[in-house]
Amino acid sequence: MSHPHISLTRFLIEEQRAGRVNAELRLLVEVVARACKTISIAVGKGALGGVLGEAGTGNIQGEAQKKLDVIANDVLLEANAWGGHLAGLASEEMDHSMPIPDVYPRGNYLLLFDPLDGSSNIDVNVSVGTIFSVLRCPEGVTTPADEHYLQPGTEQVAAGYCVYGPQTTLVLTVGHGTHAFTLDREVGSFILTTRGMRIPEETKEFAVNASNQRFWEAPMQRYVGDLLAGKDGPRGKDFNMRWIASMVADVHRILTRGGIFSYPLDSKCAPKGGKLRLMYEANPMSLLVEQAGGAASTGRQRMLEVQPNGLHMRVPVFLGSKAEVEAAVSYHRSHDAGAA
Ligand SMILES: O=P(O)(O)OC[C@H]1O[C@](O)(COP(=O)(O)O)[C@@H](O)[C@@H]1O
Ligand SMILES: [Mg+2]
Ligand SMILES: [Mg+2]
Repeated sequence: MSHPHISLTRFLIEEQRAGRVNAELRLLVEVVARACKTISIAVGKGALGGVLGEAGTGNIQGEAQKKLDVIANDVLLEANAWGGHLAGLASEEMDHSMPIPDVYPRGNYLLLFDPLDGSSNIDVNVSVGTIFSVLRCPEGVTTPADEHYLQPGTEQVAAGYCVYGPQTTLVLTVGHGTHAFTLDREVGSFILTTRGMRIPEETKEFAVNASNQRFWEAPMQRYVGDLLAGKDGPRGKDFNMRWIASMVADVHRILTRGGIFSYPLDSKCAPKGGKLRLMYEANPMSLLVEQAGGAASTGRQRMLEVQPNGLHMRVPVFLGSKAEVEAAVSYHRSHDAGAA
């Protein structure tokens, strides 16, 4: 094995010794990681475990829930309810946040999660994942409600995702870099495989659902038009495209080798403010990307400075290689300034 055997537990203890996390946050991250292991096993079973297909229920997003959306949500609820590190939690699959019942030991953190990201790929054996974000519970609040979660992404004390693909990989930040841990299925523990992921500033790879092109705003049309024009166009270089339609998998590729991921505003999702959700998709991914030297924006504002106005608020998303995100933003800025 090429990597020194640093388990997630040992890594977090070292972070605690260095004063970068406290014991409570360390144990919270461990609980979430353990839940991801359980979800990874369920995902891995697929049809054999009867976990594919529709659950027959819907969520506040107006989406039909998949069985694995519900299973993953239940695993995270169960694992975190009695963990003792939380004051409350919120999920893509639950209308409102849930304060930890006072029969359980309570903690000082708020956990938000997308229990199963990439739901449209579950039944076709393509990578899916879990995304999470951790905030502090405001001082003096013992029974947190939805409004206590409405903190900008800069307030996150930890963020991560776990991608369930050929490998199960947990990617984590506690505010000091972004690090990847691969699940050693024989041992059953996450092992540090990349310390300090870095996203190249420049890239030749973009990810967008191009089937939405006719619904995009003018600056987005021009931005992608110039990417597709390649080296003979204003960008002077050829670009390649990828779209897995699982945000976790697309972002993992970008954290690994660079690129830009975007889910822009389009006339279909504009009434909702966008497609992807700020609190448990865009914000955690943006913190991971920024901690790896990348950038994240709505196209018009740094993502982590967006003031949330609801638990399930949606936003346009541009994230990845710094220079490329800045390029995408500049198309929107010059358009808004009437210069283009
Ligand atoms: O179906 P589209 O338009 O390609 O959208 C794909 C996007 O939607 C998502 O699946 C939304 O997340 P959920 O699966 O958690 O609802 C993202 O993972 C992905 O980036
Ligand atoms: Mg999602
Ligand atoms: Mg989801």
